[in-house]
Amino acid sequence: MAIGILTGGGDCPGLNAVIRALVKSFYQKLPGEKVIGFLDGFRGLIDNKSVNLKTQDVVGLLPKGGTILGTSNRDNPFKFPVMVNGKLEFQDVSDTVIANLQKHNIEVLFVIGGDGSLSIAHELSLKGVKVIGIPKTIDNDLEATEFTFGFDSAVRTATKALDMLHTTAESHHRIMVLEVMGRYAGWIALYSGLAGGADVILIPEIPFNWESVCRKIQKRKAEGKHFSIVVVAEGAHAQGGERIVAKYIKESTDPVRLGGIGQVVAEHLSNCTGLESRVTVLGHLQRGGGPTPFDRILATRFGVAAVNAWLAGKYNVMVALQGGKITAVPISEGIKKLKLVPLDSEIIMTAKATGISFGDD
Ligand SMILES: Nc1ncnc2c1ncn2[C@@H]1O[C@H](COP(=O)(O)OP(=O)(O)O)[C@@H](O)[C@H]1O
Ligand SMILES: O=P(O)(O)OC[C@H]1O[C@](O)(COP(=O)(O)O)[C@@H](O)[C@@H]1O
Ligand SMILES: [Mg+2]
Repeated sequence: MAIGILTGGGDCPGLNAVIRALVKSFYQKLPGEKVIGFLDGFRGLIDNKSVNLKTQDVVGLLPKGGTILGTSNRDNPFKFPVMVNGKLEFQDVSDTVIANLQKHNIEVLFVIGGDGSLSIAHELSLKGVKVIGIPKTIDNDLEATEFTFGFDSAVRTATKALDMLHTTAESHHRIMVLEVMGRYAGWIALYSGLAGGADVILIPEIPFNWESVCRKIQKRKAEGKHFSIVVVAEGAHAQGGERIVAKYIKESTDPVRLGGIGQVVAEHLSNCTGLESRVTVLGHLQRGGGPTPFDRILATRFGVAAVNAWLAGKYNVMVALQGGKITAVPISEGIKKLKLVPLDSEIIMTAKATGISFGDD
């Protein structure tokens, strides 16, 4: 008997901490059995590329960023891209995945991933594969869990960037725009904006009004504050406007990559206020580096809880943080829709009460 693990989707700090917790707690309970790590997300299950994971392989992993197993955000076994006669086609290769799981006598597959990877895990479960999900993503946009690991680390990095932009903004009397990740959900922009003392936060959930944003910066100028800090999520857009697409990755079933809204906001604000502006795109720095203590602990709790859920006979569940406690919910709960920032949430109200503009008044 063996268990399988894979990491799927965009990487984030804390993936290695989950792998470590899973491997350590598994061997404590079942020292004679095996853990197989599949490489590069679902790609490793399609190509049957894997490694044996022993306790000594997870030494030193707690603070290490990325994933030792590798990951992929384009290899979906239900829509796998293949070139046929020079044309791109998407094929269902899920039976190959199931055959490869059987070759390794995999009793249960632990999928550490976001909405995309967990949707694939759910589809596999409908074909009889026993799966357990562990929710990751810097975007914090998975339902049924208060936080995903990786989010706190991304917020740390974005907050640090805002602290650093503040000093140069103040010196040069400039508007500094920081573009952060978040395609549909503005959690990173909201949390880092609040922690980093932003004046304006633009998120996908609240389409903004150009005049409202300009008014906010002009008001600051009139008060003698000749610099401003704006955080904009990559998926933010003006009222009646579109999200700005940086590129399409045609082999992916989730092909859109966003980027560019920061530049547009910086130019517009410069024109309407007469202040100089500069833009910083934080990009993949947000996914890099080691996890924060919060993420190390959450990742460890998730890893141990995932093994315990399986030992308790649960399948097709995702471990989750609810009310500060770790629990297990059906995977379908986690993927039924994206967890967006609720417009009436206490955190939005708190931000507004301290004068932060969302460009909606
Ligand atoms: N709703 C979906 N259903 C099935 N597969 C999806 C879905 N969204 C994305 N995918 C695929 O799942 C894989 C991982 O998705 P991605 O969004 O990149 O990572 P994550 O697991 O972090 O959400 C990619 O191959 C992507 O094409
Ligand atoms: O690494 P890529 O392919 O540029 O993807 C960028 C996207 O991945 C993310 O960092 C994380 O998304 P997932 O958690 O869904 O993998 C998004 O915030 C961002 O839009
Ligand atoms: Mg996703």
